[in-house]
Amino acid sequence: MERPRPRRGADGCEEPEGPAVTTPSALDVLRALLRCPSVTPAEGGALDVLQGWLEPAGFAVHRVVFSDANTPDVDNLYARIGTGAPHLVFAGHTDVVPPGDAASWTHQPFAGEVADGMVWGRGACDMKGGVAAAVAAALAHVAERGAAMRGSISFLITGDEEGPAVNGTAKLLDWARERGERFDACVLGEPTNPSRMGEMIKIGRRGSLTGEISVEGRQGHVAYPHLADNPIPRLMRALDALKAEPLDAGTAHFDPSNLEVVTVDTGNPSANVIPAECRARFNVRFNDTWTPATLSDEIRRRVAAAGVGAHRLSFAPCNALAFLTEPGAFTRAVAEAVEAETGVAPALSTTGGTSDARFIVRDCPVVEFGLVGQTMHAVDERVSVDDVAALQRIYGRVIAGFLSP
Ligand SMILES: N[C@@H](CCC[C@H](NC(=O)CCC(=O)O)C(=O)O)C(=O)O
Ligand SMILES: [Zn+2]
Ligand SMILES: [Zn+2]
Repeated sequence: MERPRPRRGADGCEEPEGPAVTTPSALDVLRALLRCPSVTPAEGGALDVLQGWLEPAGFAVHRVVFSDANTPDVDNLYARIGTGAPHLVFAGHTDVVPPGDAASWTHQPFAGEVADGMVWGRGACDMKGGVAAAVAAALAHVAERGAAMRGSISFLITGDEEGPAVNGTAKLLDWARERGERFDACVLGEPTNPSRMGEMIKIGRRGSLTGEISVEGRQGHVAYPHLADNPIPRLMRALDALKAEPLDAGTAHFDPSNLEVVTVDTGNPSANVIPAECRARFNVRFNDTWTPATLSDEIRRRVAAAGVGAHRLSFAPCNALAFLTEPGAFTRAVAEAVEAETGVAPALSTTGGTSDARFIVRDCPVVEFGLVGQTMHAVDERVSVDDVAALQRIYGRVIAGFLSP
């Protein structure tokens, strides 16, 4: 369902029709975004802010709300300027994780304050900063080229990345495809740099599979263990078997796959009762030597070989497969833009968590590059004001290079 929105200024307030807005800096856009409390799945005014900048500059802006069973409705934004190729799309999310205890923050999490050379607020690095830099770079490019602009620039912005990722980028891409939109390359501005700008570009991500194993025993009195059957040692054997051998040795672009046990639980409140059941949950971050099906088969095989007796093994639906954008002209172009601005040749990496790039890669090559992610999801999330400006310049170079003849 698409719904029209009023014209809004950078602060999200309704604006009268008037002369074209001036080109904002990435910092202007970022501060306006940070003032929007867009904790997933709330839009919080963040997409209105983007619309308020993009529409007056000539972008055709669409707001699309997606729904699904058992998940909240989510507002998404698609904006495009130009009708021809090449078509460069910037993707990202304006939703953020909750701030936690606001009283623990040095500056309020939704105030967008600038202090000590940093801009502070929830989402500053993950990833309102990346979105703001892309919007500012695109607006500057459009203003500079005017009618002579070649190709198209688009924005695919969701409010459902930190949440279940059901009513966000994946559906927005389906919607765009149905409208005949075709993308040639995508830049996603997640915070990819571990400690300083220029260190790392992401050209892929590992997949993520979550499973649960439950081993059955027989409940009884701890003082009469011969009358019971404790499932805990058998579950431990199963978990040992899962970790005993590496899943693989990694590949040219991926680290070895890794399984981590994240919970072990009996739900037993008593110290003198042997529990009837013991459960564990695990998550595997897997490389492109596996699919969810081959990986779950291997896990079943390992558990069966451990001889743990009666058990149940199940896997959550998996929408995060490993993917890779092969290094080539586009990854090189982004790396060169990064190096030109930062003086650092970025590593091409597939480390870290999952991202929405996994959906976009079905349509076009995707490269992720954004700010320094050291404080993402943390109290006092912040980014350097200089880094935000540098990111705008890097994106400006990418746009100019990609859209030039
Ligand atoms: N929408 C996700 C939610 C979990 C995604 C999460 N990704 C990150 O933390 C990214 C961090 C990074 O950039 O490395 C994860 O990997 O669990 C979902 O669909 O589940
Ligand atoms: Zn993010
Ligand atoms: Zn995040």
